[in-house]
Amino acid sequence: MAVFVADHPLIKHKLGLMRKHDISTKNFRELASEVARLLTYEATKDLETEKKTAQGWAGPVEVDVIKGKKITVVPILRAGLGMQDGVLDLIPGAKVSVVGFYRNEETLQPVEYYVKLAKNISKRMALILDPMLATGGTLDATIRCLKNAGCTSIRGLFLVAAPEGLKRITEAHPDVDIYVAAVDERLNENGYILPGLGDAGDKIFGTK
Ligand SMILES: O=P(O)(O)OC[C@H]1O[C@H](OP(=O)(O)OP(=O)(O)O)[C@H](O)[C@@H]1O
Ligand SMILES: O=c1cc[nH]c(=O)[nH]1
Ligand SMILES: [Mg+2]
Repeated sequence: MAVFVADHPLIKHKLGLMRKHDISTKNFRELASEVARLLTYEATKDLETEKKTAQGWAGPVEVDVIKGKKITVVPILRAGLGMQDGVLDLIPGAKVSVVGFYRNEETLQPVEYYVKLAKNISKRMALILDPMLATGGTLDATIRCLKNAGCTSIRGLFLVAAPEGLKRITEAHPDVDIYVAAVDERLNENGYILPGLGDAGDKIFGTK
């Protein structure tokens, strides 16, 4: 598994703004989408292209087109929806596969409540979206769900990850690539990332 930690100044700056304790729902939502857009740029850098001939204004012209697997974007409900618009800005034709998990607050185990995957998922590259990778339980369950459906090409985009969660996913799924804006220090006793962003779902949906 490759872990790509973004070092682009725009990503760092925007993530810094998201860490402020008094950020508004509007600003948090906008920044989540903007950082997701920038992470998408990084996560698609190695997509293969092939040459095709197009009819240009002055006659035939050779152009590059993306080759290979089509993409399905996989937002993990709820918080992953906050990244979806930014990703679809760059990949507007992607199908969306929605996966719903919430984390039991006491056991920290993921509880599945919704799955609706794109057709022919075995022929697609899956781009999982979730702002937070904490213990890794939710991501592990999502990856297993995609693999059970036949998906063989999986990448994940996250705003903040904890070292504990990254280690768990690296060991369990060496075939999955992770793109993250920042790797923070650790988890607290309630499984929240420090310094982190707090509860990303609540901040995106304004439920706190
Ligand atoms: O790595 P883990 O320890 O599994 O934790 C991460 C998960 O927790 C949060 O979701 P939450 O359960 O708060 O649901 P929400 O998106 O509905 O707020 C977050 O968005 C991840 O999905
Ligand atoms: O820090 C965390 C951990 C899990 N879920 C969140 O929203 N934030
Ligand atoms: Mg939440």
